[in-house]
Amino acid sequence: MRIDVVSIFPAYLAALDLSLVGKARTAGLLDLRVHDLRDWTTDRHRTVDDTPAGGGAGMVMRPDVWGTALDDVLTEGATLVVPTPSGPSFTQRTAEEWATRPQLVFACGRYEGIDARVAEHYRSAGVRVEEASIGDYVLNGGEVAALVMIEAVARLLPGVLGNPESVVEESHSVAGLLEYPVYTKPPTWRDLEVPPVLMSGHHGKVARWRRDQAIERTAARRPDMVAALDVDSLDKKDRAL
Ligand SMILES: NC(=O)c1ccno1
Repeated sequence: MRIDVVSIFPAYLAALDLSLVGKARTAGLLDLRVHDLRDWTTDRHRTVDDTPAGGGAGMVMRPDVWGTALDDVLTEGATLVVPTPSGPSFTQRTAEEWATRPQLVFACGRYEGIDARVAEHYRSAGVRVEEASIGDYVLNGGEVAALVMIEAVARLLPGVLGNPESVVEESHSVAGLLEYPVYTKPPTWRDLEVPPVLMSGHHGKVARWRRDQAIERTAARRPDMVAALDVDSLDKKDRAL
C-alpha cells in the first residue's frame, strides 16, 4: 500500500518514522511519502492561501496550489482523504476498509480549510474523496488527524503487527465490544490482585470472563455501541466459549 501526506508542515509527520509504522516502511510493507505543499507554489513567497470569499476571519487554502500538488501525487485508484471536523466519523470499520485501498492521499488543511472546489473537482474526476473526522473537536490542521488515521490503517496491513491475533481481540473489533481489562505480573500489587480466574489456567473460563468484562464495559462506557451490538454473532461466539 502507498500512503501520501501533503502538508505545509511535513515535519509534523516525523512520528511516522518511528515504531511499527517506521518498521513497516523500512521493511517495505508500506510506501509512505510526505510532501511539502509549498513545493508546488510558484511565487517568491511560496503562498498557499488567500482571503475567504464572502469575507470572514482567517485564510483559505488556494485550489490552484492544491490542484497541481494532487495531480502529481494521486495515482490510479487512489483515495483522497481530507481530515476535517465536518466529516463523517473515522472508525475502526473505516480503517479496515481503507487498509484494502491501493493508495491513500491525505490532504492536510490549515487555516480555515481548503477551497471546497478541490474536493469537488476530484470527486467529479472520479477520484474517491473521503472527508473524515477523528472526533467532535477542532484541531489547528489536518496533520494530527492524519497521523491517527494512518496509524489505525497501517497496523492492519499484513506483516505490520508481530501478532495479527492482537487485532482480533481489540476494542471495536470483537462484535463491536470494547476490550476487556488486561493484567500481568505480579499477582498482587499494592494489595490489588489479578482476578483469580485469569490465574486458573482454565481457558474456557478465562474467555467467558473476558467476554463478560467486554460486555459490561461497553454497556457502562459506550451505551451508544450497545444499540448497534451484533447480538447473534455475540451469542454464537458465547456458545463456542
Ligand atoms: N476533528 C478532526 O478530525 C479535525 C481535522 C482537522 N481539524 O479537526
